[in-house]
Amino acid sequence: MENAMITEKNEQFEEKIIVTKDLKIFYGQHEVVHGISMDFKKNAVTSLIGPSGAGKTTFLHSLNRLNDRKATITGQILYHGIDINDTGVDVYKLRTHIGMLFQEAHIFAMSIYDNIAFALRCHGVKDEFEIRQTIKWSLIKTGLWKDVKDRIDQSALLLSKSQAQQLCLARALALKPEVLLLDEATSLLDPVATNTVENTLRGLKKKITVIMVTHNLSQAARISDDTVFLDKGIIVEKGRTKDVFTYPQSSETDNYLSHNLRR
Ligand SMILES: Nc1ncnc2c1ncn2[C@@H]1O[C@H](COP(=O)(O)OP(=O)(O)OP(=O)(O)O)[C@@H](O)[C@H]1O
Repeated sequence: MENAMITEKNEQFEEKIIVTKDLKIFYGQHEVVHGISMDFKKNAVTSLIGPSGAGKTTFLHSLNRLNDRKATITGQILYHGIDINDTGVDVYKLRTHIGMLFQEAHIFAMSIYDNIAFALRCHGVKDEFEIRQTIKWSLIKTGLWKDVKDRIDQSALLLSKSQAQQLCLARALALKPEVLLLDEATSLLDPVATNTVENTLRGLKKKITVIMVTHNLSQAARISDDTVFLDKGIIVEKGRTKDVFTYPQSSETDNYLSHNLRR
C-alpha cells in the first residue's frame, strides 16, 4: 500500500491531496455527516469551523480511519486517488502518511527522547544517528529544543501541558507525514506555545498539508489558507479564508463568525 500511495500517484489528484465524495458518516442509525464532497489542496492549511455538534471531529477523524470501530461510512475518501477505506489499505501505514494531533497530549511514560525514538523505530527507522538528528530537528521545529535539550533523557511526564503537546507535535513531525490533522490541538496551550506551533505550521506549509478543526476563529484567520464552515453535518460554505471571513456568502456563516469573533 505504501508504494501504491507514494509511487502510483494519480496526476489528476496532485493538487487535491484528499478528496471526499458523497461522504456520509453514521453512528448506528444516526447520520451525522450528510454526503460531503470536497477536496483539500496539497500544501495548504484548511480550517474546519462550525458550531458544536456540526460533525467537524467526526469528519476529521474519518480522514485517517479513526472512526473504523465507531461509525459506518459510505461514499469515498480518496488520498492521492486511492480510497483509504478499501480493504487492501494498511491503516498503520496510512497513519504514517496522515498524522493526527489531538486536543489532549498523548505522551508515553518514557523519556522525552524515547517518546520520539519509539515512534521512529516502530516505523522502521533503525539508524541511531538518523534518529538523534530527527529528534533534534523535530524538537527545534516545535520550539521545544531549548527547553529540553539538557534533560532529554528525563521522563516526558515531567513536562508541562504545553510542552507535552509540543512533544506530540514533534513526534508527529518526526515521521514526516504528508498530511497533518489537528483536532483542536492548540486549545490547551498557553499563548506562547500556541504562537510557536502556529509558526511551525506556517513554516511547514511547503511540505505538509494541514487540516485542522478549531474553535479559535482568530487562529483560523491567522494561519489557514482555506476555511470550511460546517453545520449540522453539511458544508454551508467554503473558500479562501480571507473571503469567508470578510465576505461570508451565507447568513449562517455570517452569524457564526460575528457572534464568535466578538467573544
Ligand atoms: N461516538 C459517538 N457515538 C454516537 N454519536 C456521536 C459520537 N461522537 C459524536 N457523536 C455525535 O455526532 C455529532 C457530531 O459530533 P462531532 O463531535 O463530530 O461534532 P463537532 O462539530 O466536532 O463538535 P465539537 O465542536 O463540540 O467538538 C453530534 O451529534 C455528536 O453527539
